[in-house]
Amino acid sequence: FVLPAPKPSTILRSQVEDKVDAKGDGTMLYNVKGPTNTAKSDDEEGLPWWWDGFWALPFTESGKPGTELKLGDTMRIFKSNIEQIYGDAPSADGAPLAEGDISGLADGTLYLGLHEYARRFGPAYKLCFGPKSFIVLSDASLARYVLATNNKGYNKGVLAEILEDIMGKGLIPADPVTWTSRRRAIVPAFHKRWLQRMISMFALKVDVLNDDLKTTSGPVDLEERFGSLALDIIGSAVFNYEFDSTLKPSKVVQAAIDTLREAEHRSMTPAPYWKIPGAMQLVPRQRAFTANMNLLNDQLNNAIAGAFEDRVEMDTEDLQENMDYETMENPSLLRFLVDQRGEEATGTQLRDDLMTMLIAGHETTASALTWCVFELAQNPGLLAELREELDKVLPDGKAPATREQIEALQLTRLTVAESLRMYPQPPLLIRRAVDDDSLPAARMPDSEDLSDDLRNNDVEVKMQRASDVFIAVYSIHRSPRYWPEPDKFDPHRWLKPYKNPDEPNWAGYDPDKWMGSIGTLYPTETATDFAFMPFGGGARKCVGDQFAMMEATVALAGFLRNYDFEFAGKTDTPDKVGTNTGATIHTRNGLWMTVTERSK
Ligand code: HEM
Repeated sequence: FVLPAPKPSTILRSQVEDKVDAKGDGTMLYNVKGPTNTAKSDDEEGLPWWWDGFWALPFTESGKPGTELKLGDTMRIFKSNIEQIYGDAPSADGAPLAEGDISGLADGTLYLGLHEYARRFGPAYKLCFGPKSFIVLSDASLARYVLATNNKGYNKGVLAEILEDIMGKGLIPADPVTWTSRRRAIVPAFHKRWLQRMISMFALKVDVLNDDLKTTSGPVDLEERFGSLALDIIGSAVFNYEFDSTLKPSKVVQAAIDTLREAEHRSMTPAPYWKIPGAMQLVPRQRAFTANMNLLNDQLNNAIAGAFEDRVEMDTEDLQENMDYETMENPSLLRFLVDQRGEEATGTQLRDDLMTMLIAGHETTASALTWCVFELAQNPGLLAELREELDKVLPDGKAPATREQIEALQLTRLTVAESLRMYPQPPLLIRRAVDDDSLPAARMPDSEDLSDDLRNNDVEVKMQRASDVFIAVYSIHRSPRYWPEPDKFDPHRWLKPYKNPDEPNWAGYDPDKWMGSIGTLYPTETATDFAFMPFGGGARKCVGDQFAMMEATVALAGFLRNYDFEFAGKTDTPDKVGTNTGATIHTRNGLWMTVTERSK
């Protein structure tokens, strides 16, 4: 898949010095500053005769600032892209145009292609698929700006469109009004005493997996096993449902897994063909998707109806402080959301909330575990060090079951964090500008990979209304601008502060900003000034970050403490594992390993 090459005269808006009607016939010429200061370009040369007339038609008009986005806003972006690429006009957004092979789009490794582009086109560049474009940000200060500083200026864009059939008005795709009220209701449900009860549930489920592993012989696909564990845990936490997928296959489990796959398929499909009338009935995978959704919705609706029957309304603080979570039969998020006074969610809204959390909290954690084990199998020194920590904190060999134990397992937590740095889940975040916006200037690094006209020039992007944005988390997490030896799996990096004098816009990493602060189990996006943002940042930051860190720590500790493992079967060497993505980075061929009880 080859993108159109940018014309030699493609120029950045910041390079335009003035615009002159040199021939006196209305054709504007641009004088351009830059390394050679020679480029000149004719406006709209090469465009068809009807071009201007078409853009005078009312439906192509863009919306007024502050109003909702409309078709005309998207069309205006197409217009400026076409004029830039085929008409030699200066870039309306000022972002260098990326060009070249991006085969990763088709084979499921788009994030690797974007990483390569970041080396060649810098911290903010434009990726075009025909007239459709994405502004790709691979810079911590720009990520901070879009996610946190000006988070109101960006919505979930394409992602919301893709996910709305599955998650409805759940937190991830929700419109701003629904999001505000549901976020306010959901965040308190993840309180300290509930999380403590969840830790003991994690430990029980991890012990079930560990016991089952004892009885298996021959290579096991650990990615699949961690996926089952995470599904069992999230089902229990969200709506007190026992998927029991660690032990047996079932229709509901398969439906949950297939629904997740469909979400991934949709996020990787350039055109939403499922919206074409009849597609949901005619395309076999869409028919299967509807059947899966019906099955899952039945389970969720039954649980919701049951929770409403047993409803005991209470104030939020009462629910957080006076319930006996240790002995409660149903300590699920659903129970909390139904009982919470003042938050009158409908059954449909609750279904959307539960489905969103089921999907958001399943494969993300499973993938984090998979890549931990993948890296540790190649790093015996680090594994030995981890086991020293585990033997000290867990002398009886059981999975950790208290918050204190999790806190004491610092290297184990940092190993999970390092896995999320090298394999962020998801590897890119998606946004759309709701109005015109100017991004802060970002520094072009002094890199030999960049072309001469880009090197050492600041890039200033003028975001147009409706511009689609990728925040290339994978590229930022693996950038040598922020992390020494970025491709090395090294959890110890999180113990020392780091600052790069060549990066004045980046505050650096300060461990004191998270270590020892109450309730924080991992190096946060604020401690790293957005060079590491495993759970996003700003208003839309993950609500399940502490839950996920605890879950992954318990599972990793329980596994490493008890099992030896090595590459085997289909993936008997690390290079056969491969990577693939949808919503998360997963393996291409599974993570097949022989797993034996740990030699004492
Ligand atoms: C290792 C595991 C996890 C990772 C890496 C992860 C990562 C993320 C990221 C990066 C975002 C921000 C998305 C964006 O800005 O577009 C997010 C949002 C979210 N996550 Fe997680 N997540 C994990 C586990 C969980 C769990 C366990 C739950 C629920 C129990 C959960 C629920 C959510 C929800 C509801 C949102 C949307 C928040 C909002 O928009 O207000 N996540 N997650």
